[in-house]
Amino acid sequence: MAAATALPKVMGILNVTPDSFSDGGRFNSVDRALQQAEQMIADGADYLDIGGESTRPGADAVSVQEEIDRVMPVIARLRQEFDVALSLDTCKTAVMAEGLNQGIALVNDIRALRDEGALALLAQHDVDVCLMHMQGEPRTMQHQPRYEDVVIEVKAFLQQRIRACDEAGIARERIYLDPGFGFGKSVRHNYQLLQRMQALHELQLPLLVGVSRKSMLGHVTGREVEDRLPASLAAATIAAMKGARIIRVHDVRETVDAMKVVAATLAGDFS
Ligand SMILES: Nc1nc2[nH]c(S[C@@H](C(=O)O)c3ccccc3)nc2c(=O)[nH]1
Repeated sequence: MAAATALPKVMGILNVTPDSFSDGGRFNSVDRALQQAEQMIADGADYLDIGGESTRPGADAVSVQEEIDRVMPVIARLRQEFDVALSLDTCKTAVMAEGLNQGIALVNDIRALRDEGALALLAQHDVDVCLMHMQGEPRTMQHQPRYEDVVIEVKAFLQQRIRACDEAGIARERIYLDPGFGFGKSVRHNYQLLQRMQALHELQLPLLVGVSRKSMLGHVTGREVEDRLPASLAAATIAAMKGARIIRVHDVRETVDAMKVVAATLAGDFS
């Protein structure tokens, strides 16, 4: 697989959950979400990732209707007012169906299309999909994460989900893979995944990575979530140098600059 020399894409996180862990829920109104969206687009976001259910470890589940009520008004306004590609961060088939009707470009599913009917639904559309690894469920995934070899097991899970997509008739060209930093992993597991991320290239599909402001960064820097920009940029740069194609972040402007340095380095030149 050719080494990535193109500019890694930046996906801006637009949390519309009341308890989103780093925005403190200040964007739980449509207008404020639109303000943040406008800023991220101006800052160079290639995607906006809209999520209506906080996946914070220990978070309570949110009903289908509640999730739809949170995200669809934002998606509708974004589609009316902007031209940016929209990603829907959900693991519920019914929420995906609503989002697909609204013209999202990518389904970002932290459960890798394991919900009943999700594979069949995606087979009826041609949007892209991100398959992410998670061990266990958000409520309990951080209690006791255990692996023989986290990289081998994450790769095996993603391979199994790719096969499920093949069988459902979802073309490989539509698929992104994501190791799922922070989803059923200890700090050590997360850094082993970042260190050996290039092993996932054996699956020959582009990687999407989300490390922005996560606790794995807090553990090594001692910084609180709102003070993890330098660490987030370091992790994004490492992932992009290791071939990640899309980086999911809170801080779009700063990450876009870091990705330009990565692209120039991987190409040994700049445009
Ligand atoms: N594809 C993809 N989607 C994602 N959605 C999220 S939720 C995340 C957060 O940023 O809030 C989070 C994860 C774990 C703990 C707290 C917060 N993380 C990802 C990711 O790593 N990859």
